[in-house]
Amino acid sequence: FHDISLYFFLGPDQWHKNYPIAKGRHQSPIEINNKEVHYDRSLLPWFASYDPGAAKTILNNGKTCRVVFDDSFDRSVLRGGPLSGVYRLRQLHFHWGSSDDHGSEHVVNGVRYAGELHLLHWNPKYSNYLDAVRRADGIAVLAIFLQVGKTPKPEMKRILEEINAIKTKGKEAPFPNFDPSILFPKSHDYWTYHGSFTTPPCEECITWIVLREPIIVSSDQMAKLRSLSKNAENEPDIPLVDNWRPTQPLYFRMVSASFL
Ligand SMILES: NS(=O)(=O)c1ccc(C(=O)NCc2cc(F)ccc2F)cc1
Ligand SMILES: [Zn+2]
Repeated sequence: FHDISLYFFLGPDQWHKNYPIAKGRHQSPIEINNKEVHYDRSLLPWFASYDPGAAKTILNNGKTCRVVFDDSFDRSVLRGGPLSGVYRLRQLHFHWGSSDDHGSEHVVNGVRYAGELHLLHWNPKYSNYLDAVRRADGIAVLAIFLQVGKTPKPEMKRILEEINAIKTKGKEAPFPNFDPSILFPKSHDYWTYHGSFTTPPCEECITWIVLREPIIVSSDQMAKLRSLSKNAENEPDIPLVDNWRPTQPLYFRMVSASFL
């Protein structure tokens, strides 16, 4: 099938049948273990310069909740860190579990977070997104862990308020004037490594920038994400939960840290 949402139905261990790269040597997500991480003091800080006017719509595509941005020019960009040049913000989306004790894709020293926010950027030195996904330096994803706590980040409210408008697969709503950098944690400390999409086609085109500091969300906010459905409006309800891929082998990759 080319309806990728069926792949979570099939289970990640079946993806390689249609996408052999799913068994590749640079797959994501991974477990980040302190004992295998190398502090790289040459790593630069990363910077996001986002234009709130680039935000367009929020949608439920049956496998996640996604906010889409205008990426027709260098309007909202990520630069610095491990990256050379600017990368254009194209979309952000989430991964979450069926309960607060799991849901993130990356795992840090055995710790699973309740969820993970991915901000996806592509390298405009390639002619378009589809071309960039075929290149090792084509994509950069900024990953931010969602941790359940008592004092949730008020900036998450805007996204979660829209959830009611996109309950079922295929639903989309306007989402104007939104600067996703308001979601960033205080610290910009990060780990970085070369990996892949965590869903089919699992292309190994991503420079991952995983922030060490999680953002705090409430249990109610996580429950809001879990109120989304995988199915379309007139179909039996299937809760959209556990849209995370298990961690993949690191093989001969190095995970670099921007902090000691
Ligand atoms: N979770 S993640 O951040 O790793 C991730 C980000 C984006 C995509 C994606 O764009 N899929 C669709 C897609 C992929 C292609 F490779 C080509 C086209 C296309 F629409 C998949 C996974
Ligand atoms: Zn993702």
